[in-house]
Amino acid sequence: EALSVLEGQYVLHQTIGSGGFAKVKLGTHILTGERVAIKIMDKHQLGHDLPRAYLEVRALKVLCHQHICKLYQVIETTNKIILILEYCPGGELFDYIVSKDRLDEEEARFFFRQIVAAVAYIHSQGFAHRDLKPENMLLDEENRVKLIDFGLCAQPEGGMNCPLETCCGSPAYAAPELIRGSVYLGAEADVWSLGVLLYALLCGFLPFDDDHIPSLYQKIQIGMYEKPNWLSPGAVALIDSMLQTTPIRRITVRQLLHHPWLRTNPSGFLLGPIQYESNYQLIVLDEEVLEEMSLVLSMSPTAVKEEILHWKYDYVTALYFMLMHRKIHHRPLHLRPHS
Ligand SMILES: COc1cccc(Nc2ncc(-c3ccc(C(=O)NCC(=O)Nc4ccccc4)cc3)c(OCC3CCNCC3)n2)c1
Repeated sequence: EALSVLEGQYVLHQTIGSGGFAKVKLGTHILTGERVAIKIMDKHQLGHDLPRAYLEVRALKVLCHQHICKLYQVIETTNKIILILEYCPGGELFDYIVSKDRLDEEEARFFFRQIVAAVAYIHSQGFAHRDLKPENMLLDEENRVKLIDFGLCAQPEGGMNCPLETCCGSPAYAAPELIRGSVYLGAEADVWSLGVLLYALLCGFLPFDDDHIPSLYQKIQIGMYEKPNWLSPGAVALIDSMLQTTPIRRITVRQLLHHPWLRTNPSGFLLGPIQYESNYQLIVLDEEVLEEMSLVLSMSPTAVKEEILHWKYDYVTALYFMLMHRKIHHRPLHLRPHS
């Protein structure tokens, strides 16, 4: 019956991703015509990992940020958990880097500032990401970064002694302490992954790489990596401060917000520190969107406002966020059949 609820509100198109326990399909929201990503998880396949899926939904409801892929709606039935998520037409940052071989410092800084803002926000909400890599960074229609946590493998079922490559794709972004399986702080491990990511943006290849996993682990523990001559001294200093094998010597995300390399603009001026607060307004609702919704739902604006503020992540929440998304991207709101 999940699909029937789905079919009433969304049209399902091709699969755009599948990993572990989830399959992601491209979808269209019938009422607005907006594109969405529909993540379908099978409860039986999840098995004892089912609680992790509920944790992810709880996390996503809290994580409302301009650089995190937005959750619009949750549809749960006996066998399925279905997430209706923001669709990013630009695809993966990974493919963007590959298409350009490597990015110059200005473009790398443009993306990296957004990624640091998203990670600082996630940490400020009490979460750690644990799987930061370019495959989990998508681009919207204005080439802005949207962070996702696609793998559902933040805490693989076997704790950390499950070999990473079986559940987490490539461990190339994993911190030494995480690989060692010793107790680690998610925030510190995220900073290491950000260092690997910045290196990949600026170089087009990984700092630690080896087809033989144990050799890769060895290289990560040692923490030595090539510094190509095109890297500026500022970039090398920043990467060095993130790729410290001893977690306590590693730069923190809060220090990253003020780092000089991240605040330099092309003409050498100092940019402001990175703003990581969310732009989302969940208390004061957008009047224009409310107006549109009261017409479409044929409810009074007050009744619509009441309904929205319960944030039930049902079709009302979805409609509000999708009309907001339309407004942010300067597309007309009107849903009414052209009068
Ligand atoms: C145009 O060509 C293309 C080509 C490729 C993609 C697109 N677009 C496109 N838009 C949206 C998605 C998507 C969004 C969210 C989630 C998700 O799982 N959220 C949950 C989530 O983010 N939790 C969370 C976040 C932060 C902290 C804690 C928890 C899953 C998928 C997508 O997926 C496709 C996959 C394919 C494999 N690599 C990863 C993306 N693809 C477009």
